[in-house]
Amino acid sequence: VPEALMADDISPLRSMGEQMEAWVQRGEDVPEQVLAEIASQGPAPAGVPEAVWQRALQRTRGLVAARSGLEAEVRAAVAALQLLNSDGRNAQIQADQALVQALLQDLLGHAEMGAQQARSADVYYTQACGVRLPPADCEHRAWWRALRLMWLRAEAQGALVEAQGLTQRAQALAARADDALLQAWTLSGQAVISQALGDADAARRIMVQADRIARRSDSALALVRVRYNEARLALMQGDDRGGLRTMQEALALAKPLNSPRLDSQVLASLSDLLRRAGRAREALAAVERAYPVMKRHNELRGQPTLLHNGGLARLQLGQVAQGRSDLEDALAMWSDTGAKAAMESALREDSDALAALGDTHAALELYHREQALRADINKGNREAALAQQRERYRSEAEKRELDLLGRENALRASRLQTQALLERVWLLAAALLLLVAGVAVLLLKRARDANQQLRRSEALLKVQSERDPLTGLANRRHFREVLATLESDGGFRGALLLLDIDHFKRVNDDFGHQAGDTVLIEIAHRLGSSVRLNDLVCRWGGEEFLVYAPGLRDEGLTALARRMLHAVGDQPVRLEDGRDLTVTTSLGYACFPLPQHEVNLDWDRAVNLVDMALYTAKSMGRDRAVGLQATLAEDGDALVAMERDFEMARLSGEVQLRVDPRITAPVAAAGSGT
Ligand SMILES: Nc1nc2c(ncn2[C@@H]2O[C@H](COP(=O)(O)OP(=O)(O)OP(=O)(O)O)[C@@H](O)[C@H]2O)c(=O)[nH]1
Repeated sequence: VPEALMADDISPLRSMGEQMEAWVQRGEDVPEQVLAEIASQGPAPAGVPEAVWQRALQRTRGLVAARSGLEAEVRAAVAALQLLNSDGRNAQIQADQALVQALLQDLLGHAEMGAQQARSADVYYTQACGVRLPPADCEHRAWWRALRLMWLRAEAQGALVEAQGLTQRAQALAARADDALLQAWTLSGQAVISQALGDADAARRIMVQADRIARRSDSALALVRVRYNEARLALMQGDDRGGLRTMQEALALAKPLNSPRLDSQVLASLSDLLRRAGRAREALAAVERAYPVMKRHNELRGQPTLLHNGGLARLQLGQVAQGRSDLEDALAMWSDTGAKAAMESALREDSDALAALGDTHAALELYHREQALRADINKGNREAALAQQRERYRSEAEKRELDLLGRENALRASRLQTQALLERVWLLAAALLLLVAGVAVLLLKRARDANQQLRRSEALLKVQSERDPLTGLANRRHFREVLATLESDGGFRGALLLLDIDHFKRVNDDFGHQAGDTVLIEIAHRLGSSVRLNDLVCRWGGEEFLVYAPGLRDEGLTALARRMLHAVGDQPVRLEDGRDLTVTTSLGYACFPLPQHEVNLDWDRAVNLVDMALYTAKSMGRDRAVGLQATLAEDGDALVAMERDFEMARLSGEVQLRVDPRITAPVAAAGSGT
């Protein structure tokens, strides 16, 4: 819709609409003349877009031609509209085409085909013009005509609720367009439908409203339409006389309009009312006035009704042959157009009329035709119902199948969803498990590392606590521990050798503390190499070493003592600065329990005794071993006394010693006695 058409100034479009409507109305009576006028039109008047103008012209041309059954002209108009619809997507043009064809089919008596076309026009108009606010170039009258065809068809088929709904839509459309004629026309039609639905109050109320609108408008046509429907309403309410009177009023109101076509429509109804009222002559006159008009305009829908009314009137007037012929013609026409319902009721009336004339044979024949037709209609209805049912069943089955399919799909989807969810849960669980396992492994590794570290520290601590850091020998503490475990109830057993490096202080003094350390380390190494595997060498003090040699006694023990003297003294110690330094050691030793009385001693007393022997070795000139061979002491106290004055004990012979100086020359003889 061009924007300009939405603006305020829509008066050129309005007047164009009115001009088109005037042509449609005049076309009812003089179609050729109007068609010629339309064909001679030039370009669009000011304010109207050319496309809108051309479309309106072709639509009007189509409507006029359709209303007079000018099929070739209708086809030409439809084709012209098609040309205007260049992209094939203009819904208004498609609607116009459908409407033109709907009107033609309706006129030719093909009511259902006409209604179908009207329905399709309605769909297109809805699409093009919207439901709430039609654009200014939307021709409401065209849309309204489609709705009217639809409601008339629904009404004829007894679908009254549907018909009512359609009149309501048509009424809303007319009201929105502020079109008094169409409002009055629609409302009066709606009143008739309300009456048919059994709502007499509503029918009256609506008819009053229609009448008011028609009176207020300056449209004579509106008054005719309302009066016409008022007459129908009166008849339905059983007021035949009122109906007849009102229909005559309608005819009178139509007179100044000077439209034979409009007159013919009123006359068709009037002829029926007059005949029923027994006024056959007037009825026939009405038919004779209306019939040529309908014939000229190819109104195949109205003609048989008129012929039928006329025929019955003639029978009443005694013009039997002509009457019969008219009735036959009407039946043939209905038969041609397939208007079975109209034909059925006509056959009944015709049969009754002939029976009244005494022609029972003909009456019976018509009766049989009516029966056959009714059977045919019923059969058709049954088939239609069956088809409808089948269609419903099919669509329901389809729906069920679709439903099932949908459910199956939903089930499958939810199953897939569940599966995916499960997979995710499993994955998560696995990831969690892996994480936990990883953490556990990490923790375990850490614990193991910590444990190892601890064990290493422990081992180091143990070593540190057991070893002398300088020499790597067992320290005094460890030695004590070992000897304490060996001590049995019978006292300490085994050999002890105590060594003290001679004049060690001088080493430190003359060569430095570092040299002293080197000497200590080297001596420790030499002592360790001199003993047996299961002997224990310990750094007892600064330059003192204590050796425990289990199970060694007599000569074996003396040999060890001497080996040690040589190990220390025979080879000089090489200092870090390359100088060689000769050191010697003194040594005291003994094997416990001491002979002869073998008095039980604990181990530190044993060490004290060995220390005495060492002291003796020092005092005798150093670089020698002094062994405690035997003692006369009989008990512990005697031993304590001996310890207290060892020198005395030695000299008195209470203790026997063996002295072995280190022999620097090749060993010739062992020991030198006491
Ligand atoms: N370099 C060094 N010297 C030490 C160590 N422990 C003790 N000493 C020293 O050893 C010396 C021991 O001297 P003393 O007890 O007088 O005895 P000595 O000089 O060996 O004389 P005698 O034993 O009588 O032959 C002291 O000077 C201590 O300082 C040590 O680990 N390293």
